[in-house]
Amino acid sequence: VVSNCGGGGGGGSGSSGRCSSRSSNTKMSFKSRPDRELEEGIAQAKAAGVAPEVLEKITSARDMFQRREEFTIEATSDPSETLVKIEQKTYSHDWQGFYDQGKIPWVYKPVMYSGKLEGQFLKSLVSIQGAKRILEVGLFTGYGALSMAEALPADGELVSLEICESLKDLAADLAKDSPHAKKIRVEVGPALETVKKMTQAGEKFDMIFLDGDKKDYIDLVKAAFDDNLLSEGGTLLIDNAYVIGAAYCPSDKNHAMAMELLETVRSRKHLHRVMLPMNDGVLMVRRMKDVERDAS
Ligand SMILES: C[S@@+](CC[C@H](N)C(=O)[O-])C[C@H]1O[C@@H](n2cnc3c(N)ncnc32)[C@H](O)[C@@H]1O
Repeated sequence: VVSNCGGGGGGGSGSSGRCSSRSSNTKMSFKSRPDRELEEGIAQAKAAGVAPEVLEKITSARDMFQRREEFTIEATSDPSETLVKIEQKTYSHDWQGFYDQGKIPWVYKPVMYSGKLEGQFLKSLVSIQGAKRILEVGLFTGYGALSMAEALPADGELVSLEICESLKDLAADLAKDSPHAKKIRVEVGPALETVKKMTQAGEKFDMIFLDGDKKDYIDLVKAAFDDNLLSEGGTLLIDNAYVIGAAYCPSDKNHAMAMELLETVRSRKHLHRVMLPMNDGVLMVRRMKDVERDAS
């Protein structure tokens, strides 16, 4: 059954106070499509004067969703001091000023950074993978890059591809107090062009994290698995695989794009995939032979 995926207005984050306690150290403004839909439903139910017990039930459901998210973040290991600083600066930075100076193509939003849950997930995965070389597409303020670099060995390297020169400088400044910052190298330019040069040069990465322009994703998946930019045994992570909810909302204008991305992976039968419902969806892809072993 296809649910109503319309709506989408902002919606406040207010709550009845029963089950809510925003920590200051969480990614605050990411609102999923179901969250926003529920907020709208509550507003409409109030306006329509529904029975108090009905309003109480749906408000309670909204609060539980919020509390579950907060609990998930609180239960996760705290990020390093430098990551906390990057998070704070990501929120306090004058993005409008950056845009006015022509340093970024539009007014970037702080919620573009990966945040505590995804950052610690990435860090943990780098350690499980035993990765030595990581490719990130999309640096922004460097939160994801430093999260991953913290789990790299001293001679490991994370290469981050970023189209805006100004962000290379900003991220370097924000990460400078961390001893792990030296493991991060930023390549400025359109990611597809840099990746083309990398595949031609036979470069390999143990982990690839796609978090840049969504339009590039299909070509980047092909580069990873058809051109073997991803090492044997490596892991590809695709952020925003829900494409802001479009993947599970068939009426969304970006639904076809989200499905085409999934199909690019799904049609390659030698690939194993797990869709993680974290933030805007993280699709984890590995070669089947690295996941499923022989029985004999
Ligand atoms: C969602 S943010 C990345 C967040 C970051 N990975 C993190 O974990 O905090 C996306 C970034 O991709 C960059 N970007 C957009 N298009 C790009 C392209 N074609 N090539 C390289 N970088 C690009 C943007 O400038 C932006 O900084």
